[in-house]
Amino acid sequence: MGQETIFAPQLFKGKTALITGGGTGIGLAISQLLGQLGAHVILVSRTAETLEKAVTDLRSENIQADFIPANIRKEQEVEEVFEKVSERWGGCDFLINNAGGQFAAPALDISANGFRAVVDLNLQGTWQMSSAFARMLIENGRAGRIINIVLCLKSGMPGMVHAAAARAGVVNMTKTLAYEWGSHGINVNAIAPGTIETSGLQQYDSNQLEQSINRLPISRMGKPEEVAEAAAYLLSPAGSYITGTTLEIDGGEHLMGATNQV
Ligand SMILES: CCCCC/C=C/C(=O)SCCNC(=O)CCNC(=O)[C@H](O)C(C)(C)COP(=O)(O)OP(=O)(O)OC[C@H]1O[C@@H](n2cnc3c(N)ncnc32)[C@H](O)[C@@H]1OP(=O)(O)O
Ligand SMILES: NC(=O)C1=CN([C@@H]2O[C@H](COP(=O)(O)OP(=O)(O)OC[C@H]3O[C@@H](n4cnc5c(N)ncnc54)[C@H](OP(=O)(O)O)[C@@H]3O)[C@@H](O)[C@H]2O)C=CC1
Repeated sequence: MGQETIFAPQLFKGKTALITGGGTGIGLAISQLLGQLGAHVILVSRTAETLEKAVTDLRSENIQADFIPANIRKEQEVEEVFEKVSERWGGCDFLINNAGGQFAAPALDISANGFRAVVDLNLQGTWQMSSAFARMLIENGRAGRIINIVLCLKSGMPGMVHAAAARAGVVNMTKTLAYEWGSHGINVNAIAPGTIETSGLQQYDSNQLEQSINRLPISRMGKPEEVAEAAAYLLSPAGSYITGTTLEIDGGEHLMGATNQV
C-alpha cells in the first residue's frame, strides 16, 4: 500500500537512512517514504516500544527497517548509535535530524534550565548526530546527505524563544556545515515545516492553532507526507546540487510575520 509519492519505486535502493524521531509523526512519514522507495531505514529515538511498533509496521510492508533506542542529547549514546550502524550495517548514507521539540511558554516564564533543555535537544543534539555521522562518512571516504528538520521561523516566535533561538542556530549550522563538508561530498540542507498535523501538536492550544492556520495563503495544516516528499527530493539525484538551503514547507507561513504561540 504505502504513501502516495511522485518518486520512482526503487529510487533509494542500496541506500541506508538514519532518521531521528523516526517512530512518530513527520519522522515516521519520512521513514515510510524512504523505505518504500527502497532505502534501508534505521529509526532512532528514546522510546524502544514506539520504535519497535513502527519497525514492525514498516517490515509488514516489506520495508527493510531497524531501530536503535538512543537519546540524542547524550553524547555517549550518539557515539554508540554510529558504532552500531557501522558494525551492523556498514554505515549509512543519509541522516535526517528530525527529533526535536519544545514547550510553549512566555519568555519570562522560562528558567535557565528550561532554555537549556530545549537548546540541548534541538541544537546540541542535532550537532552531535551530524558530527558523528560526518566523521563516519569521512573516515570511509563515503558521500552522504543531511537534512535538518527545523521550524518555520517567521519573523520571531513569541512564546517559543528557546526553540526559535535553537532552530535559528541549526539553520546557520546547516549553511556552515554545507560549506565545510561540501568537499567531502556531504550535502547539508534543512526543511522548515509550518503547522503539520501530527500528535506532537496536542500540547498546543487548538483555538490558537486554528487562528494561525486560517490566515495562511494555503489555509490548512500540512501533512507529514508533504514534508516527507520534500525530504525525498533533497535526498534524490535531483538534489545533488543543493546544499546549505532551508526549504519551507509551510503553506506560506513564512510570509505572514510572527504570531503568538502562548
Ligand atoms: C502554532 C504552533 C506551531 C508549533 C510548531 C511546532 C510543533 C512541534 O515542534 S511538534 C513537536 C512535538 N513534540 C514536542 O514538542 C515535545 C517536546 N518536549 C520535550 O521533549 C520536552 O518538554 C523538552 C525536551 C523540551 C524538555 O524535556 P526535559 O529536559 O525532560 O524537561 P524537564 O521536564 O526536565 O524540564 C526542564 C526545564 O524546563 C522547564 N519546563 C518544562 N516545561 C515547561 C513549561 N511548559 N513552561 C515553563 N517551563 C517548563 C522545567 O520546569 C525545567 O526547568 P527547571 O524547573 O528550572 O529545572
Ligand atoms: N508538527 C509540526 O507542526 C511541526 C513539527 N516540527 C518539528 O518536526 C519534528 C517532528 O515533530 P512531530 O513529528 O510533529 O512531533 P513528534 O512529537 O511526533 O516527534 C518528535 C520525535 O522526536 C523524538 N525525540 C524527542 N526527544 C528526543 C531525544 N532526546 N532523543 C531522541 N529522540 C527524541 C520523539 O521520540 P521519543 O519521545 O521516543 O524520544 C519523537 O519521535 C520536531 O523536531 C518538531 O519540532 C517543526 C515544525 C512544525
